Amino acid sequence: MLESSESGGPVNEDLKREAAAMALLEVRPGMKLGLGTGSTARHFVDLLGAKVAQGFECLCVPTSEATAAQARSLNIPLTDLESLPHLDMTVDGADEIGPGLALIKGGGGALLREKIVAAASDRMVVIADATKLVDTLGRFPLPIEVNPFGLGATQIELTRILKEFDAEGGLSLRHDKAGKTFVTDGGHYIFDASFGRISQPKALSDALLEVPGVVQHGLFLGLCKRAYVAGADGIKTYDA
Ligand SMILES: O=C(CO)[C@H](O)[C@H](O)COP(=O)(O)O
Repeated sequence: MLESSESGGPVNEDLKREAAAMALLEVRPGMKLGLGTGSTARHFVDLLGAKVAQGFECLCVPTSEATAAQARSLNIPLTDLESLPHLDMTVDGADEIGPGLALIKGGGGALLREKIVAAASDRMVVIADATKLVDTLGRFPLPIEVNPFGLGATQIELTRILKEFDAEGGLSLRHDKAGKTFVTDGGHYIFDASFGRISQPKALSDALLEVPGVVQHGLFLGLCKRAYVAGADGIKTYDA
């Protein structure tokens, strides 16, 4: 049942949960699943936890310590990619969903593990509310995960790449709520790069990965196979 926001429309959390419920319909007994990170993925994990409480069997790999903690609290069986290197499906959120289901991810700082887990899966399914749909990627700042070693040198290279790709804004090192440098689960830092518009995602991806200090970036190209996007007018399914 949808609650109403002050404007009378459905509130976002309900939309996220509806998208999560659609993804849950794809889950079959015995499946090996990747569990995404963020507020939308959190709904999926909650719903999966309710199924597990009723005896549903699955085995899951979390994409962050936060998701692992949530899944553990719901008694969802967990393992890692060392023991289970191949998964049937990963369900995750996204910061932007562009043409061809190209994504920007990493707003929650879990992009590296999210990409590793998605790449190890037969199928990546994204769940989101309709605010995440864009015609061109880049309005959301692109997260770039970097090794803390040589941070200054990496920043100079990234600044050069931003210029080469006509970025509208600059780079900023991510901080946590306490004002400290944000550290990922893998012990890395994140630069958020304000492109405004990314007209050549593949070329940008290649350029970023050539920088030695770059561990990974939040462009997910060719990974997402389906997106369930919930809006005020219902849920739409997009296939790559
Ligand atoms: O990539 C992510 C975390 O690294 C998230 O999936 C992304 O930030 C979307 O989060 P939310 O569902 O809270 O909007």
